[in-house]
Amino acid sequence: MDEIAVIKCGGSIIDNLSDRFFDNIKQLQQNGIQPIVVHGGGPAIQDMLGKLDIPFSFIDGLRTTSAEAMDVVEMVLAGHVNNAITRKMNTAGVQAAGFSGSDANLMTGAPKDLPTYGYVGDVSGINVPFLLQILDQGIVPVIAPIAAGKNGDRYNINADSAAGAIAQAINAEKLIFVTDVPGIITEEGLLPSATEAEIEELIAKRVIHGGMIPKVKAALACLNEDLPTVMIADANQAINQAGFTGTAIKRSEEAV
Ligand SMILES: Nc1ncnc2c1ncn2[C@@H]1O[C@H](COP(=O)(O)OP(=O)(O)O)[C@@H](O)[C@H]1O
Ligand SMILES: CC(=O)N[C@@H](CCC(=O)OP(=O)(O)O)C(=O)O
Repeated sequence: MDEIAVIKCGGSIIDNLSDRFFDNIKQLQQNGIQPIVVHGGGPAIQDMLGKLDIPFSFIDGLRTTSAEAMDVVEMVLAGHVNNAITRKMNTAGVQAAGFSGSDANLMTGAPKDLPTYGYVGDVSGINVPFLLQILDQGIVPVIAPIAAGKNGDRYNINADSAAGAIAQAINAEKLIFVTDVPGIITEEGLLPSATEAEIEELIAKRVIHGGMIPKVKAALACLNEDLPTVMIADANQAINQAGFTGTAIKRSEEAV
């Protein structure tokens, strides 16, 4: 079976994706790797909530999501952003199909802590057979991070966590968070790799802050024997045979 690469495309870069991003997807396919794209859309959600005057706050990098805000999150992610990326991929010559994570119970979830976060969810399951059927047809699934809950509820899932859960469930060989920076940057420049201990220290020193925190936490949470490294990388770089360049997150120095 072909290798699978989950690529999480951050909301920070969605409006500025260059031809390189789409060429990279094609390059992976030519290298015998089946891509799955999971996207964010934080800035677009922010804009729309602002326009509609719907309040929210962030707790530990997660957007508190009232029932009213959840309607907007779903509309923006599964409607606007998902359609836009999927269309751009097809225009660029990559056969892609967009899904809300709640379609076909592709991603199921449960509330993280309803009184504190509202409709923010944790992923509880992934419909792997459905995803494999899409991949078997040579189609790139493009997934919005909305999870189906019980009784028709739906949950807002942080896109980094959604990508990690999908990569783990489908036993992906690669997980790459592509974003608007080339990786984790410190005073010394771009870190080629970072272990859990190094990341904890950088968070404590506030070198890693803001949106980078949920990203590194999601990366650490999904590392295992089958997925020993997760990359954080610039979405618009030109990849080569070795794949994406950026910061490789590992549990420890020994991991490859
Ligand atoms: N040490 C760091 N190195 C690089 N970027 C960092 C760091 N700490 C915080 N950031 C911020 O994290 C941002 C990426 O996170 P975020 O905006 O949530 O991206 P995305 O929408 O792609 O998930 C960067 O644009 C940068 O402002
Ligand atoms: C619970 C939570 O915070 N969900 C995120 C979902 C989108 C996302 O994660 O987008 P980025 O990748 O652009 O950050 C949100 O509401 O912004």
